[in-house]
Amino acid sequence: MIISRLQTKTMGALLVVMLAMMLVIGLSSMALIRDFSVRSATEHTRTAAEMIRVSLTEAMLNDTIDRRASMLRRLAQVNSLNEVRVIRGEQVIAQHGEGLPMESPSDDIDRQVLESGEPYFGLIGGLFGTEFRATIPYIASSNEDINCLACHQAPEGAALGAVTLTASVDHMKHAGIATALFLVVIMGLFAVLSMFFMGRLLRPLVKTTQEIRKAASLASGGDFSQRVRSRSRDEIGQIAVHFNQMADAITHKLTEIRDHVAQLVNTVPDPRANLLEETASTVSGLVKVAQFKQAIEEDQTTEEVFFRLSEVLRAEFGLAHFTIYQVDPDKRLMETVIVDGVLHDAIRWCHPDILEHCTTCRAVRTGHAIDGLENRNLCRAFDEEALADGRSYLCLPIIQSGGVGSVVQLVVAPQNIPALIRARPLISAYLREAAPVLQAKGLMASLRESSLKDAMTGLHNRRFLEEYSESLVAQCKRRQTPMTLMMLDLDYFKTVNDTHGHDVGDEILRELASIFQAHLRESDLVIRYGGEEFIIILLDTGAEAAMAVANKIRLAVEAHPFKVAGSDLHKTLSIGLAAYPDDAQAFWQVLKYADVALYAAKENGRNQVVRFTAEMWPSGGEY
Ligand SMILES: Nc1nc2c(ncn2[C@@H]2O[C@H](COP(=O)(O)OP(=O)(O)OP(=O)(O)O)[C@@H](O)[C@H]2O)c(=O)[nH]1
Repeated sequence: MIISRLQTKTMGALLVVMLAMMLVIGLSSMALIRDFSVRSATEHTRTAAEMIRVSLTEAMLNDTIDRRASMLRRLAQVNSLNEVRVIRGEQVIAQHGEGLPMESPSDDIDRQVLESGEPYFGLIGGLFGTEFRATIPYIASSNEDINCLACHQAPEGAALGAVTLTASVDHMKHAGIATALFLVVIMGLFAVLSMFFMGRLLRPLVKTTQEIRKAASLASGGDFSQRVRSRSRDEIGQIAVHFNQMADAITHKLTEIRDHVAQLVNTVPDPRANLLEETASTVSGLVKVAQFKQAIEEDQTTEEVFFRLSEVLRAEFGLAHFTIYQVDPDKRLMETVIVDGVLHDAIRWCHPDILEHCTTCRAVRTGHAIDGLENRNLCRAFDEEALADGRSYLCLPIIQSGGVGSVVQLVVAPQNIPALIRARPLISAYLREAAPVLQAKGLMASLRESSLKDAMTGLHNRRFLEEYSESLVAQCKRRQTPMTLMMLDLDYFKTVNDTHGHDVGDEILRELASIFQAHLRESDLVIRYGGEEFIIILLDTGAEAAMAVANKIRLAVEAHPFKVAGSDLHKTLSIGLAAYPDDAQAFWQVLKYADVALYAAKENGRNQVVRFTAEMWPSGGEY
């Protein structure tokens, strides 16, 4: 945790500083006291050494030198010394002999002092010793109150002897340790107090930062509900206030955005949901819907739009089972456009009856979404086996021109129901965008179809021929198949109009169109070329086979009783026939030749089929 680290670091640093101070103060106070002890002991032993010298000199003068041992003991007691030992120098030994056993140098320090004439002061046992030793030489001098050289046979400045004194510095040491401990304890108390106050000072910073950290962490996940308590009026309190203001502003704006985008997909936002994630996912969904709309607007046919929609259902929503139906409300029919992602597949999830009677489909009949996710038995047309497998359905109608133009049926297994419920608003948004585009494309298609159709007979018209003639030839070339063109014209049709009126004539033309279609294949094209003149194009058919078809049509017309004013009217038909590529390579030339053949049929007495021959067309003639 970052914050507790900050706290630990600060308090730790303070503790280290305090401990260092305690150590420095403790050690330096001990060193000072030790130094003071040594100085004090030095002075003390110097004084004692001087007193001993004076006492020894007096004893020598008073001739009581023999009692020097007891005198030295008393002096030691008076001066609180542990040991007093006087040692003789070489000159004194040479003059007065070795003296007492204790008066010989006992260690190197004694000898060194006698030799150098320099005093020695030091603690016995090194730095932590509790005894102080001083070995001070007695130097022969004639300049002092008492002239040493008067009695001693020694040169000026020679070390006559030395005195070794040891004094206890234990009490000083204890005093030093006690002082150091006292200072350390005081410092310790100071450290505790400092840390206590530092902790109190840090607490608002730590608490505020902890709360900001928690709020920021929640906010990064989209939860902006956390606020920070303002504990003081200083900068830390201000940070809390500003943070809360920022969180308020973000929450307010995001809620506004979320509500707006929720309106766009017709949903009620869930106040418990993660604000940021919910908004971001809806916005990205809407962006995809907008891209989808742009794409389908540029698509050419309704089929392309449906296929794109199917891709969205599969890729965006992970749906594997669905059907897109197209409805023909005029004929009360509906057909499958896409089934489970496959174009023009057989009906799978509903009873086939709905195709013949579109109102059997509940979505078509009501124009409402049929929610089988909530109530699986809502629609009787849904496949019973699928129901038994636990599958559910959601059928969404697409409203075009005020009616149901298409239906999108989504089929899911029980475990996928919650995901579909969540995805439903966005799927509906896709369908809402698709609806006007489908409507426009459908309208365009029907407009285009009607512009290529003859309104009276429902056959293709001359414009259709003009548009598709080139592609028909290209198709034959590609497949290397022939194509035969027939030109058909009723014989003496004028008399029908003249005798029975134009309406009767129209009716006869309509019936004629039906006779043609009844005797032709789906792939054959019937065109009302103008007036009572028709063209039939037989694809992949040569002239010979076409002659048979033409005669069949001619005989059918001849045999057909047209009902006119309660009685039967019989009419005949003349047909001219020319073939591609045998007669000509260009479509319009073949057509012209068929027209020439028709003329020949009329000339030859009508009610016959005439195949074009080269003789009918003078060489070099224009078509
Ligand atoms: N009722 C009706 N008559 C039409 C239509 N289009 C053309 N006609 C008539 O069809 C007749 C064609 O007559 P003609 O071309 O002179 O020849 P015909 O009487 O059919 O005689 P032949 O073709 O020589 O056998 C004309 O009277 C046109 O008015 C139409 O849409 N409806």
